[in-house]
Amino acid sequence: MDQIIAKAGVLVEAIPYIRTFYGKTFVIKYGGNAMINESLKQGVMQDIVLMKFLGVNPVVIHGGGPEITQMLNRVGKKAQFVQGLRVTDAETMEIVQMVLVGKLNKEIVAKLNLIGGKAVGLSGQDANLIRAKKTQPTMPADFQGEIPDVGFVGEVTGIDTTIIDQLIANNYIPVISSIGVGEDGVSYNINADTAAGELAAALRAEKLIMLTDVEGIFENYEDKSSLISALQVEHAYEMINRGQIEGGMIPKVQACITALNHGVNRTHIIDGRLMHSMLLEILTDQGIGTMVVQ
Ligand SMILES: Nc1ncnc2c1ncn2[C@@H]1O[C@H](COP(=O)(O)OP(=O)(O)O)[C@@H](O)[C@H]1O
Ligand SMILES: CC(=O)N[C@@H](CCC(=O)OP(=O)(O)O)C(=O)O
Repeated sequence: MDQIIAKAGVLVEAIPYIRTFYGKTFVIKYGGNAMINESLKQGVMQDIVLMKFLGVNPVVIHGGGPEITQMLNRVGKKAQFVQGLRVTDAETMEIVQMVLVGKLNKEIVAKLNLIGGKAVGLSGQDANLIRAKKTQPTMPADFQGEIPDVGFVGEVTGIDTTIIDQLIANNYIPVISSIGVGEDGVSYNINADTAAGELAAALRAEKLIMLTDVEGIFENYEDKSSLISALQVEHAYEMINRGQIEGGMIPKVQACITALNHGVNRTHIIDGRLMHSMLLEILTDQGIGTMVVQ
């Protein structure tokens, strides 16, 4: 009996959160390293659909870096990165589209729909949702020589939220691949964290949630007791400059900063390997992972 009452207690604890978030938009970045197994994927999908049924408007933007690399290996191409950006020649761009738009986007949409969501898959090209131009990697201050050409890698120049607004208004869950379209109609490969930050900013979302493969941001990555629960933007910059935040975590933190600068209320980096981490973050008093704050 006590156990059943405890279950009801969990629901009651959620009331103030549901009331606060009702009708608000959450941008959820679902990354390749958090897509590690079927039961976890299923957990993430359940969280998203439950959120929708509770009145939140989830907008999903996904990556899939590890799957792109696997597919490149299968066709005998070696993945190459410069400052975290995948060097993307024309053939790689085709594979990026095949994996992100053709495979992963459809998989996520199918899983959401199977459990009762009304998900619609889009790439940044659809309805000119994500406009982009060719970008260059940002090299370290002490770098000398010519900046390497990373090919069809794009930076976001604008986001047209019309299609997303319409889908939300009609109760759909938009699921977006991080591909952008240039003025010339050319497709660009955009880092999914960067695209998520820009999307949350353009939608003036209530929250940006980045699911990843660590508990959050550690003050010292080697010391697993040094998890930071609230990270100030200023301290985040210091940590990046000192090399305490590095690699794939840099674009995540930058995405949070972009979102915060454009009025997004809360940005979170949480562990996608933890079952129902999103629900724990949103609907309980505990809060998990790292919240990046102004
Ligand atoms: N200070 C830090 N705290 C936590 N993770 C960090 C930190 N600095 C770098 N990282 C790295 O960032 C990684 C997450 O980025 P990434 O692998 O690109 O994730 P995803 O595929 O989910 O987008 C972590 O696995 C970790 O290796
Ligand atoms: C330019 C660039 O690097 N694009 C990324 C896009 C996918 C991505 O960001 O996936 P994750 O979120 O799983 O890392 C790539 O090609 O891997």
